[in-house]
Amino acid sequence: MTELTIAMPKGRIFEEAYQMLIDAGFNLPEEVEMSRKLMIEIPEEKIRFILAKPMDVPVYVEHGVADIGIAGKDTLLELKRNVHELLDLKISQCYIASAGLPNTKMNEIAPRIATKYPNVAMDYYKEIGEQVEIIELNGSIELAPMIGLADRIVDIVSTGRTLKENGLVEYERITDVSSRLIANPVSYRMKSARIQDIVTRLKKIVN
Ligand SMILES: Nc1ncnc2c1ncn2[C@@H]1O[C@H](COP(=O)(O)OP(=O)(O)OP(=O)(O)O)[C@@H](O)[C@H]1O
Ligand SMILES: O=P(O)(O)OC[C@H]1O[C@H](OP(=O)(O)OP(=O)(O)O)[C@H](O)[C@@H]1O
Repeated sequence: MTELTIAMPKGRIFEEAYQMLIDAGFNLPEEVEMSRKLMIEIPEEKIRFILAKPMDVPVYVEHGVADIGIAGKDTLLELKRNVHELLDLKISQCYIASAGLPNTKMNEIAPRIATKYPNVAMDYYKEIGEQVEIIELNGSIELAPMIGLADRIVDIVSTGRTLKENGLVEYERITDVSSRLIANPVSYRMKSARIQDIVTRLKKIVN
C-alpha cells in the first residue's frame, strides 16, 4: 500500500472530517486533536496526517507535501490553488454573503467592503459591476460596519446568529460553502488507486 499524507484543517471542520474517515472504515485513534501534535502517523493505515490552519490546507496540497486534504470551498474560491476537487463531503455547510447595517445604501464613491475573503469579494463586486475598496481583516468581521470601518462585509453565514447579535442584516447571498476532498494533481496520477479507494469509501457515507 502506498503511503499517503492527508492535510486536515484544525478547528471546526476537523472533528466531522475525522469522523467521516472513521466511518469510511479507516482504523484511526480517537481524540487525535486533543494533543498539540501537528503531525500524526498511522502506520497500520499507511496514513500520515498533517494538521493545518484551514486556509493553509490548499497550499500544502498544491505543493504536494500533502497528497490530499480537506478544505472549505471558501478557501478554494479564495486561494484559487491548483488542486483537484474530488468530492463534496457536505460537512461544515454554510454560505458566503454580503451584510451590513439595516436600511443602508452603499457609499456611492468607492464603498468599503471588510472581509477575510478579498478575492471572493472582489470577484463578486466585479461581476455585479460595483467598484469597491476591499479592507482585509482576519476575523470578527461583523465589527466593521458597526464601528464605521466599512459599508458592507463579505463573510461566512451559518445560523445567522453572529449577524443578528451584531445588528446586521444579510444583503446578498454570494455562494454556498461546504468542505471538499482535494488532491494534488501529481499525487492523483501517481497514487490513483489509493486516492480512488478513499473517494469511493467516502462517497458511500456522504449524506
Ligand atoms: N459558522 C460556520 N459554520 C459552519 N462552517 C463554517 C463556519 N465558519 C467557517 N466555516 C467553515 O469551516 C472552515 C474552517 O473554519 P474555522 O472557523 O475553523 O477556521 P478559521 O476561522 O479560518 O480558522 P482560524 O480561526 O483558526 O484562523 C471555513 O473555511 C469554512 O469552510
Ligand atoms: O452565522 P453564524 O452561525 O453565526 O456563523 C457565522 C460566523 O462564523 C464564523 O466566524 P468564526 O466563529 O470562525 O469567528 P471569526 O470571527 O474568528 O472568523 C464567520 O466568520 C461568522 O462570523
